[in-house]
Order: sequence, then structure tokens, then C-alpha cells
Amino acid sequence: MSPLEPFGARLRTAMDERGPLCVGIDPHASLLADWGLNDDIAGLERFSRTVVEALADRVAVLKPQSAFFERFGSRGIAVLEKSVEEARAAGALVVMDAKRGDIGSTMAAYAESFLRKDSPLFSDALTVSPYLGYGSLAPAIALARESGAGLFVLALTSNPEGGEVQHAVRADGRNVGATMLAHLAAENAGEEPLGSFGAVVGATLGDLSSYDLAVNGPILAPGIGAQGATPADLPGVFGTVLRNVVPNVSRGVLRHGPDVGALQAASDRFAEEIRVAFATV
Ligand SMILES: O=c1ccn([C@@H]2O[C@H](COP(=O)(O)O)[C@@H](O)[C@H]2O)c(=O)[nH]1
Repeated sequence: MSPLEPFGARLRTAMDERGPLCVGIDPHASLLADWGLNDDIAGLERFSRTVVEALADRVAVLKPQSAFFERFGSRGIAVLEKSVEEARAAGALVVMDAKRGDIGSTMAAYAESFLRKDSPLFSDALTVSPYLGYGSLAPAIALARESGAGLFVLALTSNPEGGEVQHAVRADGRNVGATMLAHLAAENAGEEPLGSFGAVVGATLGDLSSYDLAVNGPILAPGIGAQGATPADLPGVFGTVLRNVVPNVSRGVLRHGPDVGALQAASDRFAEEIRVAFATV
């Protein structure tokens, strides 16, 4: 199977063509109910198919949240596989939000699941947790390079609890989040137009000027909409690396379903607000 062009290059093209917005596919039980769907496999399938049909040919990135599919066991995973396949076929890049992380030998198996080209769950990129040590991600980095896929490494997450780990100061005086960013900068050194190894940095975090966000890779920025951040916050949070930011909105768009036109309109509104915010820098 021929390798894909590296994820960073494919993402840069998609962002240039479609704008940087990433919409989540997060089938919360409450959203299924709001959409008039049952909290069962048929409801999950209808929800996911509707989001893909509405958005996969207009946004750069779709980000299924694996947890909401895993909740339904093997049949939920089957829906996830189909959603990934259909979203990619319609032209969206798929970031699988599964936040995997384990000792290296187990990490290798997670990587096989999501980053091997012929895996049923192959995704353009995977979210991973580096909190067993950045080095534990090595098998995923190696397979992503081989397949033309990417990773998004949790660096500074959008939730208020993240600080107790990510702001912890190491013996060398640098905090843990900053250390992850430094690892990513090394990983992406020399890559053009964009490295394939991104960071997750919450849009909710306010002033991050004490961090070096210039990792030469994409920055996935969740937290817009339901968690309180807005597109207008992005320039203040991300400053000079704004061009590499992939803003994520999940519930803020999904709450407008199940009407396809309403989902598209909501996504377009966020995309336009993001365009305007990015143009200020
Ligand atoms: O730091 C993080 C990392 C991941 N997420 C995920 O993004 C979406 C956000 O959903 P909203 O409905 O827009 O709040 C969700 O899947 C999270 O698991 C995050 O929020 N923060």
C-alpha cells in the first residue's frame, strides 16, 4: 500500500482550501435525545452519518470522539469505522480523538489500530497522551511517519484540572506542558510546509505567552463553544502561531442538528468567525 503524503502537508492544503475549522463528532446521549434519536446503535449511526453527510465535504477536519462510540461496544466501533471511511471518502481529514497512551510495547498496538494504513480504523491523525513519558510514544511516531499519518499530543489541555499535571515544574525549571511542546518542536524540525506531530492546546487557556508554541506542527485547539472559548479569543491565546491552529468545535455545532442545513449553517458561522479572527493578526 503506497504511503500517503505526510499528514502535516495534507493538513496545510486542507486548511488553505477549506479553512482550519475542525468539527467534532461527539454523539453525547443528551445530543441523541435532542435530535429525537434513541440512545442505541441506530441512534448512534443516524447521528454520525448525518454529521458526515452535512460537513465532510466542507470542513478541513472531522474529529470523532471515540469514547462515544466505544460506549456501544463492538457495534459502536463498527459505526466508528464506517464514519471514518465515509468522512475520508468525502474529503475530510479525520483526527481520531482516542487519547491513547501506554508503555511503548502496548503503544505499538494502539498505533497499529489507528495508524496502520490497512487498519479498519485508520485515521489521518490520532490524539495521544504523553503522560507515560514522551518516549513511550515512539512506536506511534514511527508508524505515523511510515503511513503518512500524524499525532496530536496532549500538551496543555482545555480542562481546568489539567494544570495539576501540565503546569508541574520539573527539576530543570521547565513545566511539563512546555516540555511536551519542546519534544514536538524537535520532532517537526525542518519539516515543510508543516510537521505532522501536533500539540493539543486548549482555546480556553488565556495568555500563553510564557510558552513556546512554535512547534512547526499543527495545534489542535478544543474548548470553543460549549467550554466557553470563542473564535475571537484565538489570536490572544495563540499569537504568532495562529496560522497553524486547528480550532475545534463539537457541541457548539452539533446542538444545531439534526437538520443538515442547520448543521452546515452553524459550522459556516464558526468558520467565518474564525476567518475574521485570524485576519486580525
Ligand atoms: O484538551 C482537550 C482535549 C480534547 N478535548 C475534546 O474535544 C472535544 C470538545 O468538545 P466540545 O463539545 O466542543 O466541548 C471533546 O471531544 C473533548 O473530549 C477537549 O475538549 N479538550
